[in-house]
Amino acid sequence: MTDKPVVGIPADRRMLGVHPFHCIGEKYITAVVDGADAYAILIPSLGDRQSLAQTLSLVDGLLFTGSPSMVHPKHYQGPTLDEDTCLDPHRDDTTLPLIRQAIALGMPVFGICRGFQEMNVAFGGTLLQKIHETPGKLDHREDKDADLDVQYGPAHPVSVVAGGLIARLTGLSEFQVNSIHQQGVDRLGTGLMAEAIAPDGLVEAFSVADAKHFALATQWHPEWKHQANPVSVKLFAAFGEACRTFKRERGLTMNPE
Ligand SMILES: N[C@@H](CCC(=O)NCCCC(=O)O)C(=O)O
Repeated sequence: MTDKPVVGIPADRRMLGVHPFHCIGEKYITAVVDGADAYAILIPSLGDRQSLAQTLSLVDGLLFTGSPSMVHPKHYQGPTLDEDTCLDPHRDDTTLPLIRQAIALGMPVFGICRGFQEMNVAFGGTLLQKIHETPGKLDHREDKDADLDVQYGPAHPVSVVAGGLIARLTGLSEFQVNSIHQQGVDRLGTGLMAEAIAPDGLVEAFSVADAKHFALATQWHPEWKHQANPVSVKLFAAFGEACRTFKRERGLTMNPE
């Protein structure tokens, strides 16, 4: 199929040596191409220097990736982070308005890890900044010295919320997920519905309750070796199908027969 839906992936802005680059992890790109059967394009994180409306006119869906950077606490009235915290204000200034505008358009959206966190903030939610220092919570960070297959391997179960999108797509009530994050949902944003919960009560996935099409975010990483994980296969397939539907519906609206 040459006329695949186009999925935009906003980039991280990172310094490589003395120069700033806009970059995306390859595993997200291949999950869009192979898992969603879509055409992936990078969206530079230039904030309002490029029209977000024009950006949205170029894509049929959006994927918000993980990143070592944290959402700036000013966006959720959170406490100041440690001085050495990795931030990416350029990404924040691009993704937060993009999320809101995309959902308002009915565009399919899939958020992963940092993307999950920025979707929560975009809808007025707040974040726990150091889950591992929060009483009653597990340590959700990865062992950075372990092999990647261990870091992105099963870390804890999640309980699936009955009647939600993940329950409908998978037919499961519980499954194992990986865990590579220090921050997480404190208060869920307005209009967001919990989809999966960790043993310590942390929200690990949510959907946008009144979204016209697929609008899901997971704290875990379904893109990791997605074709070997039955849950990931279903999530990316559903995302891709929603992008195809959105593309078709938008085409009909713009070119009524
Ligand atoms: N920085 C946030 C989000 C963590 C996250 O996205 N981790 C994945 C980074 C690498 C990858 O893309 O797989 C936090 O620490 O909570």
